[in-house]
Amino acid sequence: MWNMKEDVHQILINNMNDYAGASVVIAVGLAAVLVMIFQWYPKGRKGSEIPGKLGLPFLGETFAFLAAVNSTRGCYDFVRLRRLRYGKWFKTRILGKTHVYVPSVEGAKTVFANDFVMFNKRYLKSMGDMVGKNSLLCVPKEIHGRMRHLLADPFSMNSVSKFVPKFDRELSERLKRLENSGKSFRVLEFSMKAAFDGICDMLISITDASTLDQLEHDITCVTDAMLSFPLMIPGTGYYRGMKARERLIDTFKAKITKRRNGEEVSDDFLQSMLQRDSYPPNEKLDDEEIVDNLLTLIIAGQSTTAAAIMWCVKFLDENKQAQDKLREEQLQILRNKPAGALLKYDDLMSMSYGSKVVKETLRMSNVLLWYPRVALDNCTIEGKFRLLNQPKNVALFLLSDCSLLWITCLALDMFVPAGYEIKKGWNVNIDATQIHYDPNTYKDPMRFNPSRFDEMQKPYSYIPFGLGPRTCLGINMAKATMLVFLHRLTSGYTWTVDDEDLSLERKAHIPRLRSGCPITLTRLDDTSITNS
Ligand code: HEM
Repeated sequence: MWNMKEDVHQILINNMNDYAGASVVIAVGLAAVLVMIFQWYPKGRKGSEIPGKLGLPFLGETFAFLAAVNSTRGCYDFVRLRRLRYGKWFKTRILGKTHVYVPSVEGAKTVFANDFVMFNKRYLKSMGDMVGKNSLLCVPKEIHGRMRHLLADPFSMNSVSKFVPKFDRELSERLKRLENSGKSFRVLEFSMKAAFDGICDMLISITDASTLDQLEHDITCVTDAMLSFPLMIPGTGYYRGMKARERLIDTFKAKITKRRNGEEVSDDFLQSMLQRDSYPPNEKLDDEEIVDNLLTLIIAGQSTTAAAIMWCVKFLDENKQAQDKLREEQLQILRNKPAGALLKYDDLMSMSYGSKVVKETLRMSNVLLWYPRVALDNCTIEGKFRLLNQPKNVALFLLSDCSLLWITCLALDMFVPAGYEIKKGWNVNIDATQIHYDPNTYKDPMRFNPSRFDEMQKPYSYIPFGLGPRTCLGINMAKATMLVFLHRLTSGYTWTVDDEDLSLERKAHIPRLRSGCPITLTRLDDTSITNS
C-alpha cells in the first residue's frame, strides 16, 4: 500500500542530504577562497612602509645626528629637518639601530597602551650602568610594578605637602640673598641647585652645604657619563661616572646604617623605605634597590625640573600679559596669608592660572623631547585594528556560520588603512614635541598661551610626563616645585633678562638655553603687594 507519509519522509531526507551536501560544498569553497585571499592579502597589504634614509650599514645618519646634538639648535633639529624632507613619519638609522619618530596622538596611544607588552625601554649600556640594575628605569615588568608601587607612596600628595613649606623657606632665602647682592644670576644654575637641594632634603634629609656640593658634583659626573662609551679606563668619562656612582652609593649606604643604628631619624623618603624592614620581601625594597633608586630619583628629578623653571622665566618674560595675570593671582594669595607665612600645599590648589602657566611651559619647552621604546615584535602603528592578520582569527571566521560577518570584516580589513609598519627591534620614539606643536590640537602652537588650558585636552595629546605604566613618578613634586618658584618670583619681584640669546646648550639631551637665562631681580614695591 502506498504510504504517503513514508514517501514524503523519504523525499525530505533525500533533499536534506542534498542541502547538507550543498552547504558543505559552499562552505569549503568559501573557505578555499578565504584562504587564498589570506595567502595573498598580508603580502600585498601590510602596513605602509615608513619613508626615510637608513644610509650606510651601522653608521646610517649617525654623523648628522651627532652634528645636531653638538649644535646650538639642539638635537631636535635632526628630527625637524627630516620631517621637512619626508613628512610626519620617517625612519633613520643611528649607531646601527633603526629609529622611528611617532608623531601622532594615535601613535602615542598605541605605544603607551602597549608598554611592556609590545614595546619596552632599552637603555644604552652606560646609562644602565650609571643608574644601576635595580633602578626603576631598568628593571623588567614583573619587578617594575612592585617597585613602582613601593616608590610611589613617598611621592603622594601627602608627602609632597610636607615638602612645600620646606622648599618655600629655602627658596625665599635664596632669592633674598640674590636680591641683596643686586647681581645678575643664571636662572638655570639657580634652579639646578634649588631643585637638587630640595630633592635631597625630601629623599634623605641631607642639608649640610659641603655634603650637598660633593653629592651634586658626583651626580653631574654620573649624568655626564650616561652617554659615554663604556670603557672602564682611568681618564674616560665612563670611569669618572662609575667612580662617582660608587661614592654616591657609599654615602647612601652610610645613611641607611645610621638610620638602622638609631643614630639618625628623619621624616623622609628613606625613612619610609626603612620602616618596611620587617615586611616580607615582596612588600619592601632591599638595600641595593633603595640605593639605586635614590640615585635614579635625583637624576630624573633635578635637571628636568630645573630646565622647566628656566623656560618658565623665559616664556613669562616674553609674554608680559601672562606675567601680569600670574602676578595678580599670586599677590592675591600672598595678601590672604599672614605676613611672612610659608606656602602650604592647599595654597597651590588655588593657583589656577599658575597651574596653566606650568602646563603651557611644559607643553612648549618639551623638557624630554621624545620617549624611547623598542618594538618587541613586528607590528603596525596608527592603523586600525586588523582582524584577518592572524591565522587564528581566520579559523574563527571559517568556523562561524555567518557569511555576512565574514564579508563585512574582510571588507573592513581591506579598506581601512593598515598603519605604519614597525619591525621587531626598531626603536620607536614617541615624539612629544611634535604632538605638543600640532596645530590641529593646539591652535597657534608656538604662542605661549596658558589660557588654552581652560579647555580639556584630547586624551594622549598632552604628555609632558609620559603616560601609562611608566608615567613620571615625580609629577606632584615637579609641579609643586614649579608653583612655589613662580609664587615667590612673581609675588616678590620683577626681573629683566640680561642675555636674549636663544641658542641652546650643545651636547644636551634636555633643551636648555646656552646663556642659562641670566636675570636681575627688582623687588616689587610694597604698594603693589598690599593693594587689593
Ligand atoms: C618638570 C619636571 C619633570 C618632567 C617634565 C618629567 C618627565 C618625565 C617623563 C616624560 C617620564 C616618562 C618617560 C618615558 O615614558 O619614557 C618620566 C619618568 C620618570 N620620572 Fe619624571 N619628570 C619630571 C620630574 C621628575 C621628578 C621631580 C622626579 C622625582 C624626584 C621624577 C622621577 C621620574 C621617574 C622615577 C620616572 C620613571 C618612571 C618609570 O619608569 O616607571 N621626575 N618623567
